[in-house]
Amino acid sequence: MVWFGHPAEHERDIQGGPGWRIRRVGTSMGVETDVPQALEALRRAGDPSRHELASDDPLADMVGHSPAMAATVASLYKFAPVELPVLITGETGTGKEVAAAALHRLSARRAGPFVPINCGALPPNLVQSELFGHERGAFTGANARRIGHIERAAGGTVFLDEVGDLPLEAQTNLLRFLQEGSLERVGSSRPITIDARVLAATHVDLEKAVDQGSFREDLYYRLNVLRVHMPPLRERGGDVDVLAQHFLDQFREQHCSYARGFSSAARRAMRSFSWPGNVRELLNRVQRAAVVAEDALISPADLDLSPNPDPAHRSLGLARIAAERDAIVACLRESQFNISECARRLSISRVTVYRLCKKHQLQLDDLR
Ligand SMILES: Nc1ncnc2c1ncn2[C@@H]1O[C@H](COP(=O)(O)OP(=O)(O)OP(=O)(O)O)[C@@H](O)[C@H]1O
Repeated sequence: MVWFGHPAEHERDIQGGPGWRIRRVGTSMGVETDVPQALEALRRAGDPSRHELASDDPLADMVGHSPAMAATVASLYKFAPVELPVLITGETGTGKEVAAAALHRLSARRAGPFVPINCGALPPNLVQSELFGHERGAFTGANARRIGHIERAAGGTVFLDEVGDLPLEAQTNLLRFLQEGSLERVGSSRPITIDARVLAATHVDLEKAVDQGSFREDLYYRLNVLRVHMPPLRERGGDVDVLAQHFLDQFREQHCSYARGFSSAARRAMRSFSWPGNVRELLNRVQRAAVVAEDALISPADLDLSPNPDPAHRSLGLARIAAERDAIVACLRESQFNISECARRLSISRVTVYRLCKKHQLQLDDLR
């Protein structure tokens, strides 16, 4: 991963969005630029402020430098030093846990523990005890005191994946921890102060969960102060190629494979695929392809992808839906997210813009 300037010192900054701009922090002026071209120019010029991340790089696990990912990485650098919760949103498999680990490693807490918890996988009757711990004798079977995950993260960071799956009672205790920095183990009424930063992730719409009464509104506002959006793989352009080669190289470090790279048909197929399972799906398909490939170049068939990803071969219905979504996203960006302006440009009503955003699950905050 290559980055501009020295983000740790905030010497330079990047702002995402249409018509990419680079600006020096401390100035309000930005320079319109094409990010990949600017990266190349910095590389050629040997700019001493260019920060090429080495193997001890906090972002080593986060491969890709598409504009969509650069915007995400810029947020990670900005949010890492701030001792506030961060809510990481994005479809399944987009790398929310990878981003949480990067936030931890970029923060002053990097020497402390990073404790990831999948809230959706906790047995409902044990959620409180798993998160907050319990005292001996707190319930049948509690034969000894148990330290909860949040307490284990003392001095570091706790990452609550699928936070929307927490039962309401655990949400109340989490809110209290976020507000007061203290928790009570199950079976104890003595609050203990724990210094742990909370990062949370969700792939469901928490606002909807708040409307439906399954997620506390006050907790939502507490978690949603800083927000990082992981873009879906289909919006990351050439990152698909880079990630695929990275996963193949990684596979070959431990296993034998005839495959060294990808045929151009395979690259085309990967670029056109919609990747509903995102990076995780790409990883799985590349690993499978590396096993079955009988050639140095992986083919679309090895990846179990259609060799003819020409958009014309999509059903007309799917093509229409994709075109409608692309048009609305592009227009929102061109209109600087001004709904009235977007409606005017598309010759539709403001209500229709809102309806289309809802239909395509577009979150304005995330697009920004
Ligand atoms: N940018 C990336 N570079 C390299 N590997 C990545 C990247 N993003 C994700 N991965 C890999 O993809 C897989 C899925 O990532 P991760 O578990 O972080 O996704 P997630 O969004 O948290 O998924 P879920 O919503 O299912 O919890 C992991 O194996 C991870 O290492």
